[in-house]
Amino acid sequence: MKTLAQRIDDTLVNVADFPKPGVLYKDITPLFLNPDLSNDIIAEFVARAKGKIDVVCGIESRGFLYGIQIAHQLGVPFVLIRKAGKLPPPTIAQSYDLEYGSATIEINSNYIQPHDRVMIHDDVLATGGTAEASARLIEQCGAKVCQFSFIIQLDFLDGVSKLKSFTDDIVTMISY
Ligand SMILES: Nc1ncnc2c1ncn2[C@@H]1O[C@H](COP(=O)(O)O)[C@@H](O)[C@H]1O
Ligand SMILES: O=P(O)(O)OP(=O)(O)O
Repeated sequence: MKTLAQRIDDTLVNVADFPKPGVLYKDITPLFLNPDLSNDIIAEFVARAKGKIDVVCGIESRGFLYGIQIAHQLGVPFVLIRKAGKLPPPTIAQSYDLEYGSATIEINSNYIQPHDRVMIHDDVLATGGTAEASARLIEQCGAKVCQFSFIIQLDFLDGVSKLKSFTDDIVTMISY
Protein backbone atom coordinates (compact mmCIF):
# COMPACT_ATOMS: atom_id res chain seq x y z
CA MET A 1 0.00 0.00 0.00
CA LYS A 2 1.29 3.44 -0.92
CA THR A 3 2.12 6.05 1.72
CA LEU A 4 0.34 9.40 1.72
CA ALA A 5 3.54 11.04 0.42
CA GLN A 6 3.71 8.56 -2.49
CA ARG A 7 0.06 9.20 -3.37
CA ILE A 8 0.67 12.97 -3.34
CA ASP A 9 3.80 12.57 -5.46
CA ASP A 10 1.89 10.42 -7.96
CA THR A 11 -0.87 13.02 -8.24
CA LEU A 12 0.68 16.49 -8.32
CA VAL A 13 2.13 17.85 -11.54
CA ASN A 14 5.58 19.43 -11.98
CA VAL A 15 5.58 22.30 -14.46
CA ALA A 16 9.01 23.45 -15.65
CA ASP A 17 9.73 27.16 -16.10
CA PHE A 18 6.44 28.39 -14.62
CA PRO A 19 5.66 31.16 -13.73
CA LYS A 20 9.16 32.14 -14.89
CA PRO A 21 12.28 30.44 -16.29
CA GLY A 22 14.15 28.28 -13.79
CA VAL A 23 11.18 27.60 -11.47
CA LEU A 24 9.81 24.05 -11.18
CA TYR A 25 6.21 24.80 -10.27
CA LYS A 26 4.41 22.25 -8.08
CA ASP A 27 0.84 22.22 -9.31
CA ILE A 28 -1.28 20.89 -6.45
CA THR A 29 -4.63 21.39 -8.18
CA PRO A 30 -4.84 17.70 -9.29
CA LEU A 31 -5.10 16.80 -5.57
CA PHE A 32 -8.50 18.51 -5.54
CA LEU A 33 -9.76 16.17 -8.26
CA ASN A 34 -9.43 13.29 -5.79
CA PRO A 35 -11.77 13.50 -2.77
CA ASP A 36 -10.33 10.38 -1.05
CA LEU A 37 -6.77 11.68 -1.25
CA SER A 38 -7.80 15.18 -0.18
CA ASN A 39 -9.73 13.79 2.80
CA ASP A 40 -6.71 11.68 3.83
CA ILE A 41 -4.38 14.72 3.59
CA ILE A 42 -6.76 16.85 5.67
CA ALA A 43 -7.15 14.05 8.23
CA GLU A 44 -3.35 13.83 8.59
CA PHE A 45 -3.05 17.60 9.14
CA VAL A 46 -5.88 17.45 11.69
CA ALA A 47 -4.27 14.53 13.56
CA ARG A 48 -0.95 16.41 13.78
CA ALA A 49 -2.65 19.57 15.14
CA LYS A 50 -5.31 18.18 17.49
CA GLY A 51 -5.31 19.85 20.90
CA LYS A 52 -2.50 22.27 19.98
CA ILE A 53 -4.23 24.98 17.95
CA ASP A 54 -6.86 27.69 18.64
CA VAL A 55 -6.90 29.31 15.16
CA VAL A 56 -5.79 28.26 11.66
CA CYS A 57 -4.52 31.04 9.34
CA GLY A 58 -4.38 30.22 5.63
CA ILE A 59 -2.15 32.07 3.16
CA GLU A 60 -3.77 33.30 -0.08
CA SER A 61 -4.87 31.55 -2.13
CA ARG A 62 -3.92 27.88 -2.17
CA GLY A 63 -3.51 27.96 1.61
CA PHE A 64 -7.25 28.54 1.88
CA LEU A 65 -8.28 25.31 0.21
CA TYR A 66 -7.30 22.72 2.80
CA GLY A 67 -6.75 25.35 5.53
CA ILE A 68 -10.43 26.07 6.12
CA GLN A 69 -11.23 22.36 6.18
CA ILE A 70 -8.44 21.66 8.68
CA ALA A 71 -9.71 24.48 10.91
CA HIS A 72 -13.31 23.39 10.86
CA GLN A 73 -12.46 19.73 11.44
CA LEU A 74 -10.41 20.86 14.44
CA GLY A 75 -13.43 22.93 15.55
CA VAL A 76 -11.48 26.22 15.49
CA PRO A 77 -11.81 29.47 13.48
CA PHE A 78 -10.17 29.99 10.09
CA VAL A 79 -8.59 33.39 9.32
CA LEU A 80 -7.42 34.59 5.90
CA ILE A 81 -3.96 36.09 5.28
CA ARG A 82 -4.27 37.99 2.01
CA LYS A 83 -2.17 40.03 -0.38
CA ALA A 84 -2.31 43.78 0.36
CA GLY A 85 -5.50 45.64 -0.50
CA LYS A 86 -7.85 42.65 -0.53
CA LEU A 87 -9.17 42.72 3.04
CA PRO A 88 -11.38 45.50 4.43
CA PRO A 89 -10.21 47.30 7.60
CA PRO A 90 -9.18 46.85 10.33
CA THR A 91 -6.03 45.22 8.99
CA ILE A 92 -2.38 45.04 9.91
CA ALA A 93 0.33 44.55 7.30
CA GLN A 94 3.74 42.95 6.95
CA SER A 95 6.13 43.43 4.03
CA TYR A 96 8.83 40.99 2.98
CA ASP A 97 11.48 40.62 0.29
CA LEU A 98 11.02 38.58 -2.86
CA GLU A 99 13.72 37.55 -5.31
CA TYR A 100 12.97 40.81 -7.16
CA GLY A 101 11.20 43.54 -5.18
CA SER A 102 8.91 43.01 -2.22
CA ALA A 103 5.39 41.98 -1.26
CA THR A 104 2.93 42.84 1.50
CA ILE A 105 0.38 40.61 3.21
CA GLU A 106 -2.43 41.56 5.58
CA ILE A 107 -4.74 40.07 8.19
CA ASN A 108 -7.86 41.32 9.97
CA SER A 109 -6.42 42.30 13.35
CA ASN A 110 -9.72 41.65 15.18
CA TYR A 111 -9.73 37.96 14.36
CA ILE A 112 -6.62 36.92 16.30
CA GLN A 113 -6.65 37.22 20.08
CA PRO A 114 -3.55 37.68 22.24
CA HIS A 115 -2.30 34.27 23.44
CA ASP A 116 -4.07 32.36 20.63
CA ARG A 117 -2.11 29.29 19.54
CA VAL A 118 -1.99 29.70 15.77
CA MET A 119 -1.34 27.31 12.87
CA ILE A 120 -0.09 28.95 9.66
CA HIS A 121 -1.01 26.83 6.64
CA ASP A 122 0.04 27.06 2.98
CA ASP A 123 0.45 24.75 0.01
CA VAL A 124 4.22 25.06 -0.56
CA LEU A 125 7.15 26.07 1.68
CA ALA A 126 9.81 27.43 -0.69
CA THR A 127 12.20 30.14 0.62
CA GLY A 128 10.00 30.63 3.70
CA GLY A 129 9.60 34.38 3.17
CA THR A 130 5.79 34.27 2.95
CA ALA A 131 5.36 32.04 5.98
CA GLU A 132 7.86 34.10 8.00
CA ALA A 133 5.98 37.33 7.18
CA SER A 134 2.73 35.60 8.15
CA ALA A 135 4.25 34.62 11.48
CA ARG A 136 5.28 38.24 12.08
CA LEU A 137 1.65 39.29 11.51
CA ILE A 138 0.55 36.81 14.17
CA GLU A 139 3.18 38.17 16.57
CA GLN A 140 1.92 41.73 15.89
CA CYS A 141 -1.45 40.47 17.19
CA GLY A 142 0.24 39.26 20.40
CA ALA A 143 -0.45 35.62 19.56
CA LYS A 144 1.94 32.67 19.12
CA VAL A 145 2.61 30.52 16.06
CA CYS A 146 2.51 26.96 17.41
CA GLN A 147 2.59 25.08 14.12
CA PHE A 148 3.33 25.64 10.43
CA SER A 149 1.79 23.19 7.98
CA PHE A 150 2.45 22.72 4.27
CA ILE A 151 1.56 20.09 1.72
CA ILE A 152 5.03 20.41 0.11
CA GLN A 153 8.44 21.49 1.41
CA LEU A 154 11.24 22.35 -1.02
CA ASP A 155 14.28 21.33 1.08
CA PHE A 156 16.89 22.86 -1.24
CA LEU A 157 15.49 26.36 -0.55
CA ASP A 158 15.84 25.89 3.23
CA GLY A 159 12.62 27.72 4.18
CA VAL A 160 12.67 25.88 7.51
CA SER A 161 15.60 28.02 8.71
CA LYS A 162 13.39 31.13 8.56
CA LEU A 163 10.62 29.49 10.63
CA LYS A 164 12.47 27.69 13.42
CA SER A 165 12.64 30.76 15.65
CA PHE A 166 8.82 30.75 15.81
CA THR A 167 8.31 27.02 16.42
CA ASP A 168 9.99 23.68 15.70
CA ASP A 169 6.58 22.20 14.88
CA ILE A 170 6.68 22.27 11.06
CA VAL A 171 4.41 19.69 9.44
CA THR A 172 4.80 18.76 5.78
CA MET A 173 3.24 15.91 3.83
CA ILE A 174 6.12 15.55 1.32
CA SER A 175 9.61 17.02 0.85
CA TYR A 176 11.65 17.43 -2.32
N1 LIG B 1 7.86 25.78 -6.78
C1 LIG B 1 6.66 26.27 -6.41
N2 LIG B 1 5.53 25.68 -6.85
C2 LIG B 1 4.32 26.16 -6.48
N3 LIG B 1 4.15 27.22 -5.67
C3 LIG B 1 5.25 27.82 -5.20
C4 LIG B 1 6.54 27.38 -5.54
N4 LIG B 1 7.43 28.18 -4.93
C5 LIG B 1 6.75 29.06 -4.22
N5 LIG B 1 5.42 28.87 -4.38
C6 LIG B 1 4.34 29.69 -3.82
O1 LIG B 1 4.96 30.78 -3.16
C7 LIG B 1 4.68 30.78 -1.76
C8 LIG B 1 5.85 30.36 -0.94
O2 LIG B 1 7.04 30.92 -1.37
P1 LIG B 1 8.17 31.33 -0.32
O3 LIG B 1 9.40 31.47 -1.16
O4 LIG B 1 8.28 30.21 0.70
O5 LIG B 1 7.74 32.62 0.32
C9 LIG B 1 3.57 29.78 -1.53
O6 LIG B 1 2.38 30.50 -1.27
C10 LIG B 1 3.49 28.97 -2.82
O7 LIG B 1 2.15 28.95 -3.22
O1 LIG C 1 -1.07 31.14 -6.45
P1 LIG C 1 -1.42 31.62 -5.07
O2 LIG C 1 -2.56 32.56 -5.05
O3 LIG C 1 -1.58 30.51 -4.10
O4 LIG C 1 -0.21 32.51 -4.51
P2 LIG C 1 1.33 32.58 -4.80
O5 LIG C 1 1.52 33.91 -5.44
O6 LIG C 1 1.97 32.51 -3.46
O7 LIG C 1 1.75 31.43 -5.66
